[in-house]
Amino acid sequence: MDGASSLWSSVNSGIVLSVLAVALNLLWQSLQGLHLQDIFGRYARRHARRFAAIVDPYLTVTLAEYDGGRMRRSQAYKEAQAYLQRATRDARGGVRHLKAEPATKENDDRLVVSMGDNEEVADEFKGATVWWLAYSAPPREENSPFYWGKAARAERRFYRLFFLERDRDLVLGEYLPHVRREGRAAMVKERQRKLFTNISGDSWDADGFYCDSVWSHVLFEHPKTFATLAMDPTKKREIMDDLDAFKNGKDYYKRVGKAWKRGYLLYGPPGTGKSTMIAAMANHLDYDVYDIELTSVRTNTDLRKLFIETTSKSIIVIEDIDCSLDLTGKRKKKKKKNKDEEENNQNNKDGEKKDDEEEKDDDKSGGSKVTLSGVLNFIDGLWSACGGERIIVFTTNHVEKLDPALIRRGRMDRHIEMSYCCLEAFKFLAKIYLDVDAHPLFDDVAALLREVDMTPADVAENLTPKAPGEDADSCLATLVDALRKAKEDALAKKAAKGKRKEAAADDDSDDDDEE
Ligand SMILES: Nc1ncnc2c1ncn2[C@@H]1O[C@H](COP(=O)(O)OP(=O)(O)OP(=O)(O)O)[C@@H](O)[C@H]1O
Ligand SMILES: [Mg+2]
Repeated sequence: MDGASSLWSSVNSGIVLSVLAVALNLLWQSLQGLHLQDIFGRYARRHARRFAAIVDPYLTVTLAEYDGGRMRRSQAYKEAQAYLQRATRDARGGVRHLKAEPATKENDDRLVVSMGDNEEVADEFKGATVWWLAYSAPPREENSPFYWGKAARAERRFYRLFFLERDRDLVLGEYLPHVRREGRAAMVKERQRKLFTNISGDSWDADGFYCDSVWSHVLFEHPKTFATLAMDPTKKREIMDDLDAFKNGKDYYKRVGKAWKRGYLLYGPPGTGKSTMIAAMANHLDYDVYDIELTSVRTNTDLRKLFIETTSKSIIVIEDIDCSLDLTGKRKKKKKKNKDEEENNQNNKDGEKKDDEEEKDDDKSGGSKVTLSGVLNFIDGLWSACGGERIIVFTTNHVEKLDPALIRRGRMDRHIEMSYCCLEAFKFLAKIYLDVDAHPLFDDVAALLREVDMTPADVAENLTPKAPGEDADSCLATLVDALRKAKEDALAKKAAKGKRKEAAADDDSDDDDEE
């Protein structure tokens, strides 16, 4: 009898539990359909979820701001944060305690809101509902083995994602990648571009945490765009199309099996706009700029390290490559040395002299031991393919001095000559600087520009009003004067050169007579 009653009661309690489970499940489904958060507010929603979890347990995924005790902020955390900023903004009645921080962009008065601690926000994805909880843990104890660096001493922040077990595949397989993608896109939209340099600075990252990076940076705020860069319009269009093709060429580069990078060589006299062109490129592509001071790089290994620490969507610049290092000389010397060695190493004295010269060379390059082969490897060695989407730009005033291997197609894919100001470029600058399309002095300027070379930098300087009363007339007159003076100087120089040549020829004939 006892056994029968206990069996009866266990059957009974089983039925009761099953009915309760079904009821709760039904209740949960209907509450979801009723947009609960609008009706009962966030408390009811949170408790309903917990209640429902009894019959349909939920799983969690936690994202820590600093995972694995590393010094760097976790990329996944940053992406989730950017994604949730939008979800938080859109969640009406969901989140009650928001955190507000100034937007990272300069001159942006908006506040970026994110979830406060212990706040939850719900999100929908392909018919499934998930919840994100923000929470933080106190800083590590001072005697903890992880208590090192500013990051470890700060409050530790986390996001925890809750989802129903039945949505496991959807969340892990599709939703989380979706969050990362969207978060990344939001970050790119909000990001401030940076100008990096390898000349040692402080070692604190953008968030104020210590990092052992080889780069230091400032915000990139150069205002130059292609719209204000004076050059032949066809050439300019070609360059812009080339850059666009590169930026959108991920699939193309993959298909043809090439690393997603492109090299530009900008050459021309000083003041013709090479550095300005780099700024216009960065603004056009919305890329960061890494400016490498090659003489501060001690070895080829350091150069590789610099490269590995650049991010994609960036322009890596080496200005005045011919002055940075005596790359050409080293290569020639090496060739010569090999030849000498082949000749049975006969003359030891010569060898000593060569070593002395090389040492002198090292002194010239500030003790840097970066070699041509190091730079070639940096441009298109195996390492150069890591990460992708990088543009490498070299500038030089003396293209003829560079080693052909350095600038061959494939390394420097596009050679762009920046030259003296032509009529088209002058008209363009006059429009930008003075807002004039035509002027009686234009003919004089055109005639003079055909006779003398003046850089866009000098033309721009002459067209810049220097005092309150100056206008287009006076600025153009100043430019005409400057061009005339340049013409006179050029003529005087030519005459002096002619005289020197004549004198030299006379000397030669006197010598011949004497002989
Ligand atoms: N093509 C151009 N269009 C508009 N402005 C220009 C142009 N070229 C030069 N300038 C102006 O001249 C100044 C100097 O130019 P920039 O520094 O780009 O010359 P550069 O070719 O890099 O010279 P260097 O070889 O000495 O480094 C810039 O401030 C820029 O405003
Ligand atoms: Mg320059």
